[in-house]
Amino acid sequence: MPHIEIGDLHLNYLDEGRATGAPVVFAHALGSDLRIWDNLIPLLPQDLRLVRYDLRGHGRSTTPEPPYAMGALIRDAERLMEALSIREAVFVGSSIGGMIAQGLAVKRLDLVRALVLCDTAAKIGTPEIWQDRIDQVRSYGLESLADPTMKRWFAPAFRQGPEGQLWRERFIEGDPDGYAGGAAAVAGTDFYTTTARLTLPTLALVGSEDGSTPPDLVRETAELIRGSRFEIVRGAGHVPSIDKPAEVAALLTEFLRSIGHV
Ligand SMILES: O=C(O)CC1=CCC(=O)O1
Repeated sequence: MPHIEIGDLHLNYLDEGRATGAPVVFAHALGSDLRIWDNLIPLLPQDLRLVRYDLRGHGRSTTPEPPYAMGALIRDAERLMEALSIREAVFVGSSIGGMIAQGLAVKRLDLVRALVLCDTAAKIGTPEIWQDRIDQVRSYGLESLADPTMKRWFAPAFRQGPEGQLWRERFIEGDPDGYAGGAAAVAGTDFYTTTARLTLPTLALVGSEDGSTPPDLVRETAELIRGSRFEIVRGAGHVPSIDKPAEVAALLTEFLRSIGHV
């Protein structure tokens, strides 16, 4: 698997589609990895350059000692894009990935020409909620968080089916330190003021059944950004790229066309 080195950190990524195409960069949700985009990527125009990566502490990237600051996650995205000579990308972020997207756009508008914010917000949960999850993962491991997490991620029928079960297994196989590190980053992030300064084309989308960042929360963040559009993906949970990829592909492709990226 291709990777870049940032100091001691080994950041795993996939660079697909057309190498000379307009770039789209994807950042996944906490407790998952770059495979959340597996169902979506084949449905997108293949003349795009489609780059996805594993956040630090997730997938095949290495796990620095937790906790992580949101600033470090944003720097990882910056370093990856610089290493791959990517500028003016559409940055697609899911949940914590969408927080990275917001922070990156504030810091490096040269790297980001548009945002796609999937099931994310300027602030997610409270520091107390995240500290409880960090304590729980430290004491009892990721398995203890698996069932409540899958309830937030997926509607019942999908959760009980084979793909829902697969994602439960993948969640448990994750790195507890990576989860705790990322949870600390979410706990410490409140982007209301900085995100409200953004003016760039933005598509915000959310699953109607999202139990982590419900539609009203995502709408509130979308409304902070001048130039944003808000869409609800009916029947999807917290990660619509997994359970409703065709609907997400249609929205994303139409958005990319509307801004002349394809
Ligand atoms: O586990 C959750 O509640 C979902 C979530 C919040 C931040 C993130 O990336 O995933």
